[in-house]
Amino acid sequence: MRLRSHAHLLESPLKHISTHPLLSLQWNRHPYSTTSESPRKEIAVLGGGITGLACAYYISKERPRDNITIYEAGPRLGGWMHSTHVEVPGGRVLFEHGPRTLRPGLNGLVTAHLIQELGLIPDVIFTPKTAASARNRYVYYPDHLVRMPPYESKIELARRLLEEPAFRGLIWGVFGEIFRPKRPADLTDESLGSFISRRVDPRVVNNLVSALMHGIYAGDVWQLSAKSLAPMHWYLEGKFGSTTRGLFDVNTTNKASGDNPGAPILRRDADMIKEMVREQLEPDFRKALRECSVYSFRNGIQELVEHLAESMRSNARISIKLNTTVMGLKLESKDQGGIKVREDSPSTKDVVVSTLFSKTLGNLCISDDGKTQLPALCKTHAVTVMVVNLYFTNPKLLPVEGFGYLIPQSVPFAQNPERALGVIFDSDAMKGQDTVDGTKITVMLGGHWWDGWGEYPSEEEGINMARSILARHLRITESPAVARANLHRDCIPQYTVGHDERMRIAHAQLKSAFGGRLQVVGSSYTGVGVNDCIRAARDIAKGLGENVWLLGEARTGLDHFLDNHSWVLPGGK
Ligand SMILES: C=Cc1c2[nH]c(c1C)Cc1[nH]c(c(CCC(=O)O)c1C)Cc1[nH]c(c(C)c1CCC(=O)O)Cc1[nH]c(c(C)c1C=C)C2
Repeated sequence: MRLRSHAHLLESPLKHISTHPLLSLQWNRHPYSTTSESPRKEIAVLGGGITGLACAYYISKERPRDNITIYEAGPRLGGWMHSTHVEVPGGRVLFEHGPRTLRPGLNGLVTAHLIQELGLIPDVIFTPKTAASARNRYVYYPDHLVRMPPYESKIELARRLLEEPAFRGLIWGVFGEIFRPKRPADLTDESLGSFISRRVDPRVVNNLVSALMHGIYAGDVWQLSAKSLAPMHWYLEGKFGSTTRGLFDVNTTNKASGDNPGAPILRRDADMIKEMVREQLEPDFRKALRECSVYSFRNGIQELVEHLAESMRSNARISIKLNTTVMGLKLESKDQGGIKVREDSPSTKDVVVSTLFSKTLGNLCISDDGKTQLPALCKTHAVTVMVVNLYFTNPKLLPVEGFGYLIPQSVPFAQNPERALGVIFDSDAMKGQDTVDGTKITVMLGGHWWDGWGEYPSEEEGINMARSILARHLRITESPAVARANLHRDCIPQYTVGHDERMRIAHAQLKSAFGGRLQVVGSSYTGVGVNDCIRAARDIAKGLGENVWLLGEARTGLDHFLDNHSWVLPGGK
């Protein structure tokens, strides 16, 4: 890694401002306004994961004249997006140690454009919607695999809904939703578990929704926030008294005004879509995205990180500091000056964009009395996940072809004493990354089950736990040719009940303590997926490009939590 000298960063940016010829004209109005002649800004991005890299990429596009420094505490970029090639008998296979696939969709639009801009399209591999792994998704309940809808026929649907214990409560729960009473007016948030229990049935929560929450948040459905995780359903209940009635009303109104049917979306999402459609995707790529369930890259998801990093290294205005821990952040003065970044060689920046876990950031911002200036950010909890990758030479080990299965919270302890969250059939889910046949499986352990644990299983223990899960659930008793376990501490922030309100408070605290000099983005705030993080990075860069880092109208990255979610119909009304 080439590291450039950062001696120039130690100078205060005020030094340049004070010698600037336009100073007398501009200073009183917009101390940080940017014209083509204004001094270069110094921008720090904390964290070299996908959000940090995407932030630096988009900020450099918005503000090509400014200097950007990325601070990464570890020795490599990419955070927990990490793919490795492993030698196995007869060839090599790819192990994904974190997220493994990308999904087309709303925030996925931004990722797709990024991939195109980075010239990465030739490396993309797609899993079509018609593939077995896209159609066959399972839940393990209570002691066997249950395939999730859609099914091939209505008869099969009826049979499974009636016979499988996993679906108990679903039919009458869904039909009855329309008749359930509206939530009390003073209820400002509740757990997703409680929301769906109220509106549908608690069995649906325990047997199905909890499994889904394991697959996305590795989290506890009884703690995650309904308002944050199911904002549209929350909104529809509030406005129409029932989600079903709300969707029906919205669609009738839409049809009457000649618009396509569909669900309401957030105004900021509608604006983003309008913006993105102006920037065209290559037609073949767009078509492949439309027809795929998920996609990745020939050499794994890490390719995205590597290409982003490459584009940073070729940009003389961007420096990357690896193995550099930021130990503190301090505003130099309320109305002028910058924000001091304390590390081995401290420097002053005009703006710091933090992509760190919010609690880590809160602990960096300590006032003179020794307390954090951002207490709301310190309240976020994150779960720890162990990812166990296994490769077996036998290509015919799996009892079914599919994506894999998720394990709901209601599975009896005897069936899941290891507290696994789910199992992914990698060799089915993403083809074209290995040079040899075999069966590749990932077992995910821990998440909320490990909350409060002071110690976690060792790698060896994790591998043994994964093997006993596979033996019990799938009757796989063969020894893997290769097994790896990686523990990801605090890797998935949990949007627990009250997240929305905490983010509003955090916005006020950031604004008051840093006046817009410190902005936040990443998985602690607006979505834990790769697509969410890339989209949020683009949003924050657009904010900086719009020249709003003026002290009077300081942005924080959490500004949209204030607008209390304005919704629009698919037609844009
Ligand atoms: C590696 C652990 C992760 C778990 N959840 C996430 C990660 C990175 C984040 C996540 N996973 C999914 C979504 C939904 C939206 C999306 O981007 O697809 C999010 C935000 C869905 C998902 N869950 C699993 C997979 C393979 C996918 C597709 C996306 C991806 O490749 O990450 C499986 C899975 N993830 C977790 C568990 C416990 C699990 C179990 C089988 C936790």
